[in-house]
Amino acid sequence: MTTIIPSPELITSFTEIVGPGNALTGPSETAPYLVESRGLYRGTTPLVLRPGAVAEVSRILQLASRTRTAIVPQGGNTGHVAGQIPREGKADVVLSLERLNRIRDIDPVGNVIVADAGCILADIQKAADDNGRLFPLSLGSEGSARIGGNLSTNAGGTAVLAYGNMRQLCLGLEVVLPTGEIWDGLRRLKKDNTGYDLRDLFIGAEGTLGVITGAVLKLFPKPLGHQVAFAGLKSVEDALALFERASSLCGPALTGFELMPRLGIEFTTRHIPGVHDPMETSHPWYVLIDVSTSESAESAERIIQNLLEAAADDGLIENAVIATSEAKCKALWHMRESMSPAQKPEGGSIKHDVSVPVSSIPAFMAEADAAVMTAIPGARICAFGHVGDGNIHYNISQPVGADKQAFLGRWREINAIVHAIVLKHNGSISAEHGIGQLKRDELAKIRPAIELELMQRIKHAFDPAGIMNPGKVLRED
Ligand SMILES: O=C(O)CC[C@@H](O)C(=O)O
Ligand SMILES: [Zn+2]
Repeated sequence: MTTIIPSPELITSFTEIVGPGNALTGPSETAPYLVESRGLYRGTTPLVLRPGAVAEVSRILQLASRTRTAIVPQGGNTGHVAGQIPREGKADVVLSLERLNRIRDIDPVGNVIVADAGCILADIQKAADDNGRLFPLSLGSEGSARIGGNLSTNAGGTAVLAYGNMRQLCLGLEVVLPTGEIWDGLRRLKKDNTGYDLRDLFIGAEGTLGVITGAVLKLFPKPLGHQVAFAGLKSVEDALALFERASSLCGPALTGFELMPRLGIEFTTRHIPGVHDPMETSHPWYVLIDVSTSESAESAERIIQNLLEAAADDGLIENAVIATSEAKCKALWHMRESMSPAQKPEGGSIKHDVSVPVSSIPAFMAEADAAVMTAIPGARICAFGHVGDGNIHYNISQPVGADKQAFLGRWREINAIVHAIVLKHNGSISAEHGIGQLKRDELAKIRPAIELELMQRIKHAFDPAGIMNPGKVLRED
């Protein structure tokens, strides 16, 4: 699609839909919508629209498709791959969902919550909790991420092991199509085999097929027992052996199993206020084990005790602590969730969000470490993450004293090295953050031609004018 700069008349027409207070044009007003947290992408826009009703989204898209105006949907702007950022040097209009933030209904019998796409994830969690239920999606940015973005990227996070990712947590969607038509797919059914699953096409599509405006999300019983342990280990192999043990001994009670390296503990304790190393001893690797049960608080305690005793007997752990209160559980999780922000003060960090089959993690890590250290001697590898899902954030901090920009300039080169090893192990180059702009060209290289062709045909069927988030996920034709 060619870029059309909206004329003053067109900007006026868009403005009339949302009202002048919700059509932002000045550089200082639009600036927060144009950069992402990693600072890798900076977009341009003539206009940010903040509709307050689904009907307004519909009118915006009608006008956009008539005038061939590119639209970039944006939620909390917490995405890691710049899918939510308008293209640089183009005139994409940003459509912020932030004012569509109403919880429409909670049904504790049917175990669902129906909400606008602009609801903040933490508000959904709180609403569920207030009604004696759990909404399990949990991520570091949950205080600002919005569920439309979580759906559009099929967000994962720390509870996927037990509850699945956003795709598994969604029963129905409401979507405004590029034509402005509203698809009401807000079904609450666990069973519905009536034709193609349109919902699953929009989840993970990163706003390239339409704008998600509402969703039916699944709720779960609130666990009665909850316990967190933190164990120090000598190797990634032992972490995997411990995971196998934990899966058998804890069964469905195992709700989190996260890996952290010693370097990550050093970064968090150095830079994140209030984070302390819970152990006096130091270990090459750590795992955080989260157990939740529908029985008593003691049952979670017992399960985790049994696991740690069995693991110690087998020599799988060097040391371990069990949280003595819910506040201590939160503190351990806070340390884990601070891994990413704690890397920032250490200079540049080249990131990878990869997955491999769980049993291949040790081999992948060993090969990637060797290749990265050859390419960048002195690199500080801080690989952590959702090891139980096979998802590692294989992040690399710059060597001490290195030039940040020169280091970051090697981003693509290092990605190519690490991703080649991921692919050799039949893994994925984007486990939970999506493709956006960052991995678009790489996707085009790694997916078979037939898959890319099918994706292009789907895109064309939904959005023949190419106005929906162009240049994201797929190359523009
Ligand atoms: O910054 C990262 O690489 C990962 C962020 C996030 O997905 C996490 O698991 O902490
Ligand atoms: Zn993650």
